[in-house]
Amino acid sequence: MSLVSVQNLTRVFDVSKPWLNRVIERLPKRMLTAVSDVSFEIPARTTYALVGESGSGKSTIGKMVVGLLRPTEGHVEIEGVDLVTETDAAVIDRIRSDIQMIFQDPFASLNPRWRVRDIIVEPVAARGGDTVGLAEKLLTQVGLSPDDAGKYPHQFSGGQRQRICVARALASEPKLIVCDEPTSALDVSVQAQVLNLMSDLKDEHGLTYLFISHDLTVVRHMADTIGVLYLGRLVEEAAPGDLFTKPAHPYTAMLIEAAPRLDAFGREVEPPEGEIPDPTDPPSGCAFHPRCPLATEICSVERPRLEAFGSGRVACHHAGEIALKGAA
Ligand SMILES: Nc1ncnc2c1ncn2[C@@H]1O[C@H](COP(=O)(O)OP(=O)(O)OP(=O)(O)O)[C@@H](O)[C@H]1O
Repeated sequence: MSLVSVQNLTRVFDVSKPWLNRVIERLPKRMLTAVSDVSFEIPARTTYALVGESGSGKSTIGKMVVGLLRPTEGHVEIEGVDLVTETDAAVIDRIRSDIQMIFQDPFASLNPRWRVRDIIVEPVAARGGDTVGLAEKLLTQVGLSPDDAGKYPHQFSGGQRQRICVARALASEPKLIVCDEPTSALDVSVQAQVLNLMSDLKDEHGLTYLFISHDLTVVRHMADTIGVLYLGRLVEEAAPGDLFTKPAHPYTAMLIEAAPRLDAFGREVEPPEGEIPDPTDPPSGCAFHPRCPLATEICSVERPRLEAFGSGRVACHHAGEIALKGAA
C-alpha cells in the first residue's frame, strides 16, 4: 500500500466578482479549475516531485494532500485513511501528526518573536510530548549548532532559516513531508546544500516527500518519480532518468530545454515559450496544443487521456514523437 494515494483530485475555485454578479443579473459565475482529475501514488520512503509552471496547480494539490484545502472532487488517502470522509477524530489526529509541510519562504513561516527552541518544539509541545533537549538534537541533525536554540530567526541567513523549518518539521516525527518550493527563495549555492540535507534526512528518518517545484533540475537528483503538471492536469509521469533522456510529452521537453538557460545569478533567463492559457477558459482538447510544436487537428478537439507509456504515463496524442534538441 502506498503512503499517499491521490485519486481523481479536482479543485475548482469560484473567481466571480460578487459585485458584478449583483449588478448584472444572471451573469454566469466564473469558475477556475486549478486541479483536474489528478491521480498518483507515493510509496513510503520515496520522493514524488510535482513540477510545472506558475499556476499549474502544484500548491493547490499540496494543500489538499495535507488537508489545508478540501477537494471539489476526488480523494486523498494517507496510510489508507481518506481524510475527507474519515469521521473518527482520533484517526484524523493520528494521520495529521504524520504529515508536515515546509514552505517556500522560511522567514514568513517562522514567528520572529519566538526563540528557535520554542519554534522547533511547538508541534510537540502542543500535543503534550517530551521536548527536553529536542531542539538541540534537531538543530544538530540539520547542520546547525545546539547553541542556536536560544537565538531568534532574524539572526540567521535564508539557508539557515530553512534548516530551522526542516528541524521543526522533523520534531513530530512525521512520515510525510510536503515541501512547497522549499529552496526557490534561496541562493543557488545554498539551494544544493539544503536539498542534500533533505535527501540525507529522508534516509535517516525513513521519510516520504511530496516535493513541489517549478524547476525540473531541482528535483532531478532527489525524486524517485516526477509528475509534470500543465494547467491543473498531470501530462506526464516518469522516473527522472527516463524523463530527462526521453521525455514523452512535448511540454516536458520544453521544460527541459528551458532549464539550463540560467544567468550569472542562476536565475532562469527565458521561460518556456508561449503564454500559459487563462485557466478560467482553457483551450479545447489538449490544453497544451496552442503552444505545442507537434499539434495536429486531433489535439484541439480531443483531450488525450493519461495512459501508460514506457515505464511511466503520458497524456499526448503524439507521445514519444518529440526529440530533445541536441539529442540523437
Ligand atoms: N484560493 C484561490 N482562489 C482562486 N483561485 C486560486 C486560489 N488558489 C489558487 N488559485 C488559482 O489556481 C491556479 C493554480 O494555483 P496554484 O497556486 O496551485 O499553482 P502553482 O503551480 O502552485 O503556482 P505557483 O508556483 O505560482 O504557486 C492558479 O490559476 C491560481 O490563480
